[in-house]
Amino acid sequence: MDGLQAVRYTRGRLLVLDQLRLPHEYEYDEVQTSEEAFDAIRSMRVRGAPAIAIVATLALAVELVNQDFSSATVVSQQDYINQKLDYLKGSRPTAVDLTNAISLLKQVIAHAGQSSNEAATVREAYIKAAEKILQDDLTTNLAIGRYGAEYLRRQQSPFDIVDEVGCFTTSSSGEQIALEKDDRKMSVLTHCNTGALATSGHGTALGIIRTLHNMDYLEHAFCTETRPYNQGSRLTAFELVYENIPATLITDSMAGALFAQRKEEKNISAVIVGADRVARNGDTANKIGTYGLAVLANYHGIKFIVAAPTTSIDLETASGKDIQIEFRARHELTQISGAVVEVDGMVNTSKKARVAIAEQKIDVWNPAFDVTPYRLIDAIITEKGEVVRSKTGTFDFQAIMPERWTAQVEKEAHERI
Ligand SMILES: CSC[C@@H](O)[C@@H](O)C(=O)COP(=O)(O)O
Repeated sequence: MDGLQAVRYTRGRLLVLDQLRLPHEYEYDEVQTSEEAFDAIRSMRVRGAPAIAIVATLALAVELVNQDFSSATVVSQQDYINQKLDYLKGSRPTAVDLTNAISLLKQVIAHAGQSSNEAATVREAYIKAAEKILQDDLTTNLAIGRYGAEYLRRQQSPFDIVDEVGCFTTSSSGEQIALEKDDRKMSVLTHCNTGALATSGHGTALGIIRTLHNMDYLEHAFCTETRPYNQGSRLTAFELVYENIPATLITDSMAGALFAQRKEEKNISAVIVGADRVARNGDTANKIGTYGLAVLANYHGIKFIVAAPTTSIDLETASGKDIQIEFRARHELTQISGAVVEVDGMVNTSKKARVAIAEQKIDVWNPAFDVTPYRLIDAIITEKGEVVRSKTGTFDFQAIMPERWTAQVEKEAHERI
């Protein structure tokens, strides 16, 4: 097996790792149509905001390569693509990466149709733009990893990380105080899965952890189990073990005790999570349990960091209260699936079962995501750098995404007329 990859793509062929079978089996399914991609996303065989966008948009690219569109006109080809994109958008509602990708792709094909009267030009423009989304995601993740690691390092020791000389700060009485350099390695906690399996590679929050490890700044990574779907224990634990990153799994309910009992000993410096949708003020929707971790981190004086590509930022949504949260099936809480482990620890994947772990008639409340208010977030790390809270207290994304910001302001001004 090469590096972990949620998708394997060559033009005309898309393979998607079935994440429901991890960590017991590592198998790819071929996805040939938009309908198959919709099903893979809805059933969570592929999940994670960037990976959802990548699979949905590339599946349509595969369809455009392999199906016969020889009689299509520019307009019928554009209609076909727009309808499929609208359909794919309904696969899962909370993550915004797919919505942002769809807006971009619709613009691309509209533009292609203006400059040519060949349907093939529209198809080619779509395919190239969808492939670029895949390529750009990896570059984005590597940048997030670097910015995040450097940000955390600066929080611990406010020196330029290559500066050996030291620096000073000014006390309230105007006195210059030498700051001590703190070279301790740091430990962090992460939630859900935001790694190579949720993206095109490297990952966002888990990408920062990977980069901290590669830079030799990481002492230890803690990952939560992430009930009810166990993306932490099934996927993040799998990635951490695969990468030989020193790591420990905890249940979600152990985070408070971990911070209270082991913060000093392990130098636990940050909770780092991903995002499904960041509203314009910085409120962040992410896997259920994120909000609780933010409250705990704030109580314990631990930095709370969101790692999010700009494709996860939704300028159209003013605050978290406007974010649609997905609710999922009751059996995700009341049953669990896995493989049988023999006494010697060998996993027998031929013996798989869904096991009831709760009274089957109990009422269930199962939101897949929660919203962390911006006040609890110290920094949002994007591929354009870190964003910290502005003087008004909210996050201001204008500097890192000026074009999208201006377009949104103009759109709102137009709507007011
Ligand atoms: C880089 S992935 C960011 C988020 O999508 C991730 O933290 C998350 O909440 C995933 O939820 P999931 O329900 O597994 O799709």
